[in-house]
Amino acid sequence: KSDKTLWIGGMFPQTGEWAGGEAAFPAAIKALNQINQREDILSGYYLNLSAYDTRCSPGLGTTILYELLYNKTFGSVNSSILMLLGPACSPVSTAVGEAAKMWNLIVLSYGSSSPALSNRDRFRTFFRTHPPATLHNPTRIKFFDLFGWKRIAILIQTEEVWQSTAEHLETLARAHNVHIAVRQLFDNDPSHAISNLKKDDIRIIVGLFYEEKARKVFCKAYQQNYYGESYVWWLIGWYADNWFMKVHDVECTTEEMSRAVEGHFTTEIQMLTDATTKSISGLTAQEFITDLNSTLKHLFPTKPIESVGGYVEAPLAYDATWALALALNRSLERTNLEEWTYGNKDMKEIMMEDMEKTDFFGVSGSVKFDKLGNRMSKVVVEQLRNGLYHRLARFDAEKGSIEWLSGEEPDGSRCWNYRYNHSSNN
Ligand SMILES: CC1(C)CO[C@@H](CC(=O)O)CN1
Repeated sequence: KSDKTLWIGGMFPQTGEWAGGEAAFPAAIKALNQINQREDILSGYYLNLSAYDTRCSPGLGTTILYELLYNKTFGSVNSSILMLLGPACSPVSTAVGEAAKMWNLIVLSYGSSSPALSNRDRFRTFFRTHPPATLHNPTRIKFFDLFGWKRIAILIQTEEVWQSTAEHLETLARAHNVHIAVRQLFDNDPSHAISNLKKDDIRIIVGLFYEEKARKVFCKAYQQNYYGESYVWWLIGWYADNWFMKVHDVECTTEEMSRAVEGHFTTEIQMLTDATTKSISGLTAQEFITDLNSTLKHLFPTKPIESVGGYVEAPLAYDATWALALALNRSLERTNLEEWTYGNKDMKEIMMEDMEKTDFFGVSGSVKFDKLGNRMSKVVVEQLRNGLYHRLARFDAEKGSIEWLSGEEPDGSRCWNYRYNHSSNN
């Protein structure tokens, strides 16, 4: 199409703490190509992406932001980017998201989970298709209510994402008369924290820590004999499936670790819908994944697909690109985006309103933002049984409803109900 070009910026980390851009970038490009084929979206325009690798570094991310704002001339109708797709990593979104509002630039992240980014005063123009880590909490509370668990502990690694998630959990717990009896923080060695949980005879623990610390927690729990049928652990569900078998950094054997972790529950945000209906792109979620898999095998021939950075979050990047294009499409009906400059507050307000109107079915499910710019998603609950994770239920935080998966509805018959009932004396 001999169309005029509209530009957006992009940030996709290829290395660093979390190289989520490895799979997210190809997913975003796929969406962009499909969007530019559509006559009914941004007709008369070609949407182009100026993408950079932030290496998951806040400093580099900020430098790239200024590069995009000041130095880049796009040689098109307009040398300003209309919006920013990304960043992925929370620390980069925190730096870039706070600065961007000074240029009235809307930032749409596909990979940031930090609860701090829900602060609308600091991140006025920030949206994300990746829900905050706090989205796990309503699911946890729902289960505590369901099984009459009144006395809970939280074991927290001292990292901002986990501490702010714990604060949110406590607020919710109070509203549901669930008593957070103990909050134990640890930096590197959880031994002391665990002996305190044992001393207080805590039976239900929410563990907020990264995978590497999770191994330390359960090896210490094993050594202190703080594990087994009388304890209910609630962990993060996005660790590697065999995380507790990688004993290179703990003193326990795989057999000891397996016994310590047996029976624990996890919560994880669902990032690819189970639905078989077509998404806004015309592809079903499975068609999208099949196509992405073949692209990633080509791009990373020596890497197993699951270990490509951001593989799980790729649907969020694909849907973020669609959300961005659809919002701009709505704005085109009300204003001439070719005249966009960073000082144009009126135009920014139009684009903000149009972003807030986002409501479509994507490959990651229904895509909508709440008033804080956060995406609402479903949360999947699993339990580890004989070393394998079993999906128990899916929780819809918006409706507050639990959908039990095939035959997992608790009826007091199965062993894991024993675990529930046994611990209900708290
Ligand atoms: C589920 C996870 C792994 C949480 O961290 C996100 C990255 C971040 O918040 O920095 C990516 N998705």
